[in-house]
Amino acid sequence: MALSIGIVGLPNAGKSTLFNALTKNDVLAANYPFATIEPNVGVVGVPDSRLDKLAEIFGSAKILPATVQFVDIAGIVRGASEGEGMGNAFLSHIRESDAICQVTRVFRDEDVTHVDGKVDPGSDIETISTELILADLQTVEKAVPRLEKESRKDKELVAQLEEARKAQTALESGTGVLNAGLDLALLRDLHLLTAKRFLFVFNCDADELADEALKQKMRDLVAPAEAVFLDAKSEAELVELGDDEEAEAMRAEMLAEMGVEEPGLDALARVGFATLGLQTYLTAGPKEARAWTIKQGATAPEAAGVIHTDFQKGFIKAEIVSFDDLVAAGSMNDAKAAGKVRMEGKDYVMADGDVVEFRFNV
Ligand SMILES: Nc1ncnc2c1ncn2[C@@H]1O[C@H](COP(=O)(O)OP(=O)(O)OP(=O)(O)O)[C@@H](O)[C@H]1O
Repeated sequence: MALSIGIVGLPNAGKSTLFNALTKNDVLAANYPFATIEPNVGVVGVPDSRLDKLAEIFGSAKILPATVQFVDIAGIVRGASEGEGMGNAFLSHIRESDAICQVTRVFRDEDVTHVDGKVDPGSDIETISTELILADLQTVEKAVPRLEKESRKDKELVAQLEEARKAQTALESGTGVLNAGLDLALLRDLHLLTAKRFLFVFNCDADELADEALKQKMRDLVAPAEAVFLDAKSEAELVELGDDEEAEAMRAEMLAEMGVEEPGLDALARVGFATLGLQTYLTAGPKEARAWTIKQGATAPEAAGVIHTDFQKGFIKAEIVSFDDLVAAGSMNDAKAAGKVRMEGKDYVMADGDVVEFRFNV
């Protein structure tokens, strides 16, 4: 289950800078893989220090983190739905994404032009949100006549048609689909952008990152959606440093100077996971230490199914120790001796950071 996040924003908001930082981010640990599928699609390993620890305990040869796929698209301008700027056809590249990350410029550098002549995060968010609503409206306006025709023959489509009509009404009134109280399952085939969850990246300069009052204002703008604050340009520089010890020390120093505890990219991956209601569980052995992505609330057999459908079908039980207990014990055997390793059955609801071995029948 690769989580996919589409990046949107005005031109010059810092999307490509952020995307480049994300996709070159194989320095956080040489083991975190990164692959470019297409020039604008990057798969990024979610940094997870627990994996390093597991690899140490189990002598794992490889570390395989959970992954997030980021899709970068061109900037959207006001009027894109009517063909302004580069239009909005390229929004189709993010129709399949699980979530949308809106990058908003807060940094004030006068050398970087702003399409509207001034830096105003609230107004920029409004512009992008409006264009996404208009893009969805175009999709729905095409779908409704098609569904009207098809539902005459196929009665199962009647419910979809009704819901598409309701979505049209909501979009016409300027409301995104996610919060319009609609049955999203019936609208799934339309891949509407405003049916997705949103998170917001505020691209700040160093002073702004330290300005708690400003950050609170930005949070209030987008609540209940999550806000991540980072300086895309500095993040890109951090990533360029390399991954030797000296670079590591320099990175720590730069982060301290920026007054932040974790690199913004880590925060983005973490918040992206949370926004989608995802969590990870862990497996480890001599071959690899690995993080697997599951929905919060997933049961043990569902978690097993992420590794292989056979694991789910033939699920017997799961041997589970929580990461913290395992680390405290120092080894699997010591954790067992301390009574920290549990046998869980098919109703067990997974917790984040469970270290698991599944027993199954094939
Ligand atoms: N936090 C920041 N502080 C200062 N300058 C920044 C910051 N983030 C990005 N920039 C600069 O802003 C400019 C625009 O950034 P970038 O090209 O990433 O924007 P974009 O959103 O991808 O634009 P487009 O949609 O036109 O491709 C670049 O020169 C970049 O170095």
